[in-house]
Amino acid sequence: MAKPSVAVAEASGVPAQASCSCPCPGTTLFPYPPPRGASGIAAAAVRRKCLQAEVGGGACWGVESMRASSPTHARAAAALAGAGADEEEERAAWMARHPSALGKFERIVAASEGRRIVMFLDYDGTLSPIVDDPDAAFMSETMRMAVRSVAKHFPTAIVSGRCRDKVFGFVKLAELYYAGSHGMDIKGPAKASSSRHEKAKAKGVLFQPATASEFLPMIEAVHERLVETTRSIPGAKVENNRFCVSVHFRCVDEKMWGELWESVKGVLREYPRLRLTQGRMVLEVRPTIKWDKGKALEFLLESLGFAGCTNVLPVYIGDDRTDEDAFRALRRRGQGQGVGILVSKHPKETSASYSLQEPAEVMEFLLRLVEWKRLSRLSRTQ
Ligand SMILES: O=P(O)(O)OC[C@H]1O[C@H](O[C@H]2O[C@H](CO)[C@@H](O)[C@H](O)[C@H]2O)[C@H](O)[C@@H](O)[C@@H]1O
Repeated sequence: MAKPSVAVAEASGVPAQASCSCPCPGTTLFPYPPPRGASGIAAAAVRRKCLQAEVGGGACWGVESMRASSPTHARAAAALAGAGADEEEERAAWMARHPSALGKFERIVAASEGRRIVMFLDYDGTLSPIVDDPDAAFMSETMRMAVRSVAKHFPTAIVSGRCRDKVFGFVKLAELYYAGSHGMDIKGPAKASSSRHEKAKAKGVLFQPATASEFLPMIEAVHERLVETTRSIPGAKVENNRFCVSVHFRCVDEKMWGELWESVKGVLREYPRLRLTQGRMVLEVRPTIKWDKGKALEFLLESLGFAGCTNVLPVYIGDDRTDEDAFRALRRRGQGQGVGILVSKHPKETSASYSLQEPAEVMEFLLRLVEWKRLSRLSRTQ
């Protein structure tokens, strides 16, 4: 596979130290819980955009955006406010806009007629259930078998916020592409090789957009600083993901979220080359380079020889905010040129076209794809 030439620009977002230049209303926070219905989702979108434009805005999004990353918190608060019936309606409207990928399976495979499907899979919350301990997010053996079967028919990549080695340690399938650290560390499938030279080549990394010599020592240092400063906050967990660092607050008492946010922001002030984004109950520190899961998807398609091609149908399945970059990349390809599937039980602002509720449905979708492929091959040979 040829290594495509990819120019990596600096992210346009403000560094952690600058003041907020995003479209948020400064310290006038959106009400919490967020307004319901379409306007609520829209407000959440602005908030997310603001957050992704970095943490610059002082108290801007801090704790509130941390709450918004927890559907359970938002739902509990909405239930207290008596929003039950509204919620049903909202869910029905959302499902109409993002129908189940299982329900629309025939439509999805029909769109792949004459094209090569390339499969992109997020890990946490997509292949494995979300659990309190990030080190215990194991995928089931049946899920592993489903992914293995899919990869026999279609080029398949795992695109994760985790460090590449760690996500490989969970998935354990050498035949896949792996894009770790939110796509900043990409490696192709291991090839069987005999000589030492060949073995070294087979281990070769495809692409690392963030200069390793610059960012790896910086990430090491910031990881240490974050471990130190969050030590006094019970339940906080800092995870080194090689080109980025995750600060988990799933097990931190909500009363301490403000303190955690301030600690992280305080550390980041010393690192203008790093920025902060957010996932599911996790703050993510990463280089300011303009690279994300969407760019990783584009890079992998190009690497597979599909640059500018319409004879390919990328399918991306993910559950988190960081997967939205990939869904947007699919949308940019044009109508019908990609399939984005969000894994979520709750209505969420998303650029995905379809939805699945949980990893069990992801597995069902993968197995149906395999079966469809098997049957279509069979019918061609008859
Ligand atoms: O891109 P992904 O593969 O989805 O990785 C995103 C983050 O996933 C992990 O955290 C999430 O899953 C944990 C285990 O279920 C959960 O405890 C945590 O609250 C979630 O945010 C991973 O630990 C992070 O490093 C990844 O960035």
